[in-house]
Amino acid sequence: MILGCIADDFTGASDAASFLAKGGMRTVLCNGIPQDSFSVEEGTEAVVIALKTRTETAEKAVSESFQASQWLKKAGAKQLYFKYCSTFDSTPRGNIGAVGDMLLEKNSIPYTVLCPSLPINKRTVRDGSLYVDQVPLSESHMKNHPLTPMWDSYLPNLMRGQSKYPCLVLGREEMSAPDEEIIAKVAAFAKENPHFYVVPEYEDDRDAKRIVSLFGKLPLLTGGSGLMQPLAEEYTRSRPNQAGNIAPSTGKAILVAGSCSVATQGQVRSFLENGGTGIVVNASKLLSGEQTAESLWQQAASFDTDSVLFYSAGSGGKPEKETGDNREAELLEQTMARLAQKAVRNGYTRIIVAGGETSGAVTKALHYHAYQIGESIAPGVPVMVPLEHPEIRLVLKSGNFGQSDFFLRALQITEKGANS
Ligand SMILES: Nc1ncnc2c1ncn2[C@@H]1O[C@H](COP(=O)(O)OP(=O)(O)O)[C@@H](O)[C@H]1O
Ligand SMILES: O=C(O)[C@@H](O)C(=O)COP(=O)(O)O
Repeated sequence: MILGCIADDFTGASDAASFLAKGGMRTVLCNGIPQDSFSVEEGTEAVVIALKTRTETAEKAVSESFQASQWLKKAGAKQLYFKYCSTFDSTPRGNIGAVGDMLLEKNSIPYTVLCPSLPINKRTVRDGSLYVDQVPLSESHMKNHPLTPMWDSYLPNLMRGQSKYPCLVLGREEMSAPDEEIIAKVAAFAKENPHFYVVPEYEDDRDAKRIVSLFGKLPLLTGGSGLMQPLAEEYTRSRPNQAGNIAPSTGKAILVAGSCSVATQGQVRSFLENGGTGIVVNASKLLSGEQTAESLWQQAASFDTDSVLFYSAGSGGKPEKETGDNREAELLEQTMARLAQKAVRNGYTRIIVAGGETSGAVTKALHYHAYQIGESIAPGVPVMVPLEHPEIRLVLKSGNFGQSDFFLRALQITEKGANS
């Protein structure tokens, strides 16, 4: 294995894995830190470990990320990548800074980069500040995030309370200098600081290539998934693409949307408008017992169709509430997870999920441990095959990712392959 990646949530991990596979690396995604009995199949070049540490306490995130890094190194990883969200989801107390510091210290690495950008999904870094579709992070939808509302857009400010170490911002002008000048600047900073983070300008794919050529050999990189493909391409340049091809599956499909994100709302609407079969899962009806996973499943069984979408009342149009009551959110997650379980037990082979937390609940319920990564349906959203269940195709979409016809594409690609 060449690259070991620690991701702080599940959709983030599948996002990272999709770009590594796109860059030609044979990639496996593991659901949590693998058991000692799990051995990495020969030929695997990258392993991504999906943790659920984004909103844990900093102590827990640090401890789990440390164990994951130890596992990856023991399994042969020569380079580590800490993957967090392209919107830098964290709180003033962590966990990005806390985990980054630990990885630098424990591995005696002086510095790494901080690169949340994912230009293809409109997340960019200019002069040390993070933008979402050209809007500063703290003025974007992330300012109201229920768990990690983003209070600033300037990365050194965001890191201040979370990390013990300073940031060195390399803006457009600095990054346009010759390599030797940039390296000298970083070396001078290193003289003053035992550990630090370099924050390079990163607005497009050309910037990504430049960052990889300057910093791609560091033993630790951190960021969103933007750097993954050019990094993988560095490794795979001189040999054929090793990312495995995934055979299509003709089995029935269940689609589950527990996300209230704007992109998911549009995707649900588009699916229904184009004749897809949808069933609304209503949080208050679940609470009152008027709806249950069983009653919803029976409702689906009454339709003569090969694919059915279950969507929360919040994802088919305007969200009932911006964030939702915790009990309602949890009940919705559990119901969606049970529906996915029922589908698999009834012979469905394609499971398509929208929403990070919802994906976490579904994968937990399905008990799959590791996945082979295939082609992408949208940037950052691959088709995955559980190693223990090669007949299953699983797709997990981060709430705000994907085109408006995402669900139709996901059905088409899982059934007929990427070139259909
Ligand atoms: N109508 C609703 N009322 C309350 N909670 C909801 C509603 N719709 C969805 N939720 C919950 O909101 C959360 C959405 O989070 P997630 O699945 O991570 O999506 P995203 O990736 O868009 O943030 C889930 O916990 C889900 O159960
Ligand atoms: O980097 C990203 O934007 C994604 O990979 C990611 O982390 C998404 O998280 P959720 O919004 O919780 O799905």
